[in-house]
Amino acid sequence: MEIGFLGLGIMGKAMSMNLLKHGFKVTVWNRTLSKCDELVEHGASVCETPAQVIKKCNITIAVLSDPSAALSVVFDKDGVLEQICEGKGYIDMSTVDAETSLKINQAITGKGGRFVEGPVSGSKKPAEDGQLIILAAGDKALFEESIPAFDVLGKKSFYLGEVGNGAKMKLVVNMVMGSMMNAFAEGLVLADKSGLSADTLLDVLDLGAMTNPMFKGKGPSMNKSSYPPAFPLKHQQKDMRLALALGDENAVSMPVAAAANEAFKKARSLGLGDLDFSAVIEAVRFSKED
Ligand SMILES: NC(=O)C1=CN([C@@H]2O[C@H](COP(=O)(O)OP(=O)(O)OC[C@H]3O[C@@H](n4cnc5c(N)ncnc54)[C@H](OP(=O)(O)O)[C@@H]3O)[C@@H](O)[C@H]2O)C=CC1
Ligand SMILES: O=CCCC(=O)O
Repeated sequence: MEIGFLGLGIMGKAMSMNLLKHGFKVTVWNRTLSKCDELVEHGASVCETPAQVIKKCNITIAVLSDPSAALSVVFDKDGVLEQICEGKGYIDMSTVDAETSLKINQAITGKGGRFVEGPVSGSKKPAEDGQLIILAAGDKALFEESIPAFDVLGKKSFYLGEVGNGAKMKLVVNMVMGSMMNAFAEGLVLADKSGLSADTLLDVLDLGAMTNPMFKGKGPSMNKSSYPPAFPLKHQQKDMRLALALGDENAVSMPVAAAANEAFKKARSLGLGDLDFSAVIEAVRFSKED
């Protein structure tokens, strides 16, 4: 099976590498073309534009930073729309809002193509290990045809119905995650500032009802002020912003998420946007020292 792949950031690189390892033929494109080199060393082909990838492959996956990148790759010159046609499938696994997904769906299907949105839960390591959770919606036949690839990329693929539902589910999940990360960061700082061991707090949390892989995985490095980017903070803030907009549309009051969004914005203003989202703890430390 030949798969096109647009976007070789943290997630796209790991996901396309995984497809190659499992015997898929993969043709890649990335805005910064030099990032394709490592994939080419592992057997991928490369194209110079998204349109060329679409022309070559029947199914193309995109993993791009945000709504503006997702739209640009489809609608701009040399973009997806120039070559999409009857029978071709386009799967956007970026985290975007439902409105962006619906716009892309309309444009792709308007030219006879098929569209699935498939944002993923799980970060760099699950992407490397093929352990993502895929939140797909849209063209059911394309979803089913893509299952061999989804089975390599993820441990479970949900089919959620009409386009927009995948985007919404992903935003709800990341809204919960971003809020939890903030409560966790405040707890670690509070333990430390009040004379407790923040490492002992990790052990206590891990033995009780709040144990979870995120606290376990990120806590030790947060206590060492180390934030190698797995999930960049700027993307988590984008997801909080989009989730809050979804809350606005549905008149759902979300004061906890709104406060978490402010903390991520504060962290961005401190220049931490490219670090892992756990670096939000620095915004808590900063405010405690004000
Ligand atoms: N990292 C994670 O843990 C997870 C991330 N996600 C989501 O997946 C998506 C990708 O995340 P991640 O890989 O971490 O992000 P990165 O920032 O590592 O990569 C972003 C990718 O988008 C490309 N890009 C950005 N702007 C444009 C543009 N205007 N036109 C074309 N390409 C563009 C970048 O190209 P270039 O190299 O040229 O900059 C790069 O390939 C995001 O939507 C994120 O929210 C979802 C689950 C987990
Ligand atoms: O969107 C990013 C999600 C990161 C994760 O699920 O660990």
